[in-house]
Amino acid sequence: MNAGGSDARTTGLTASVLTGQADIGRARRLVIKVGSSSLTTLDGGISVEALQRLVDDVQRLRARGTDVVLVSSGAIAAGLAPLGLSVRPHDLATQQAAAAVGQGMLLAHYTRAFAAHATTVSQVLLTVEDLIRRTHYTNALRAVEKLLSLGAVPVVNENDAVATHEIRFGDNDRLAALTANLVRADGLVLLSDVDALHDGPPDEGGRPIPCIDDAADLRGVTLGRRGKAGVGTGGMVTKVEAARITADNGIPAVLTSASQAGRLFAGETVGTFFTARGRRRGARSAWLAHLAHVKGRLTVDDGAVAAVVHRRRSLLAAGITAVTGEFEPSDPVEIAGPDGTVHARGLVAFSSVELPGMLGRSTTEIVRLYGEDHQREVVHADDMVRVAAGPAED
Ligand SMILES: Nc1ncnc2c1ncn2[C@@H]1O[C@H](COP(=O)(O)OP(=O)(O)O)[C@@H](O)[C@H]1O
Ligand SMILES: N[C@@H](CCC(=O)OP(=O)(O)O)C(=O)O
Repeated sequence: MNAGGSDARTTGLTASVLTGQADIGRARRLVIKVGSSSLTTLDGGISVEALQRLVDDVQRLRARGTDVVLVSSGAIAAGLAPLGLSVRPHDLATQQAAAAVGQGMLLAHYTRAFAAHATTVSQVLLTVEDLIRRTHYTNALRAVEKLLSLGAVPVVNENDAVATHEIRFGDNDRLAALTANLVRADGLVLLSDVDALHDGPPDEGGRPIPCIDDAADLRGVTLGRRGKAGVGTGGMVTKVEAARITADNGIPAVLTSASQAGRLFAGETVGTFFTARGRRRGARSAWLAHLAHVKGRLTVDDGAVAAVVHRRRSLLAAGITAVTGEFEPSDPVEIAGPDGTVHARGLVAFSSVELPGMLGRSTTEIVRLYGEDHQREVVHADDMVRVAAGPAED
């Protein structure tokens, strides 16, 4: 049988007891994300040596009983040269084309690299929908669990070829954080081309930070958006955001470079550790709570704020006073009080075209005017997360 897999968990720690880098190598289950910058050569193609080194390190970890889900970027970078492109495209259609070409090549590299350890690789391409719609979510989880139990390594990437601007993870750091929630990992490891989070961009003299316990530790830290290689997408901003998503959901994270991965897995204290704080919650609510963009805003009266925030009820049309933005049913929206303070985010059940005619009306009135199929909450309590109150951005 292949090394790793759920059956091999004999020495692993139980969830949420990872308190520092030294514990990472003993985790029961890890999500490991590797960025394009760690897998590419200077001319932008995939570095077979770097990829094989990573696979060798991951394999040593699996052999000691840790389940590993690998989230790997690199599809767009790998697809550039075969399409005659030399720089990362900015338009979505060319990115989709490059990813469609490069994803197959990336998987072929992983298949070969893991074959050296007699280990099977599997491709799991996810969209945002797969992590927020309950039926998709259950499917994705079942598939990954089965693969792990059969000893195959899931290699996850965003399904770039079909993703649109509107609903996209946009970066694999966020995808990795939500995958860690999905598979109930004990930890998230973010591997980049920099050995730790620094208090400013490393090439501008920033110094490494060994541990981030809470948001206060990030005060005064300058996060660059783009690395020097120019092949990654979010720079440090999305990595810190991903670490915050998992830490706020009870899963610690470590950020270091792919070249330090072997030392990290061997129990050495390398990189930056993000201490877990919050309680664990599902990937859907984690996604909603940390969503970068919403499609619109529902302004509600004080009674609706009290119902939604304090009594955790669903939002009904009767309490809504204004609708802004353009959205379809199931799109994410924010819910703001009369003074513009955002109290919650949720998936709305009606479009921005339908909703205005329903505002302030009771459910009985709505059914009389629009029919039985309109007898549903505007945002169901199960599709809503409360957010720390703060002034809304206009
Ligand atoms: N405060 C900081 N600490 C560490 N690295 C930073 C910081 N600000 C910006 N960076 C840059 O972020 C880069 C990593 O981001 P990116 O290129 O998107 O990586 P990846 O491809 O691994 O996702 C590093 O090369 C580093 O130069
Ligand atoms: N899904 C894209 C990667 C997007 C991305 O987040 O890249 P990176 O910042 O290198 O992790 C790809 O495979 O090229």
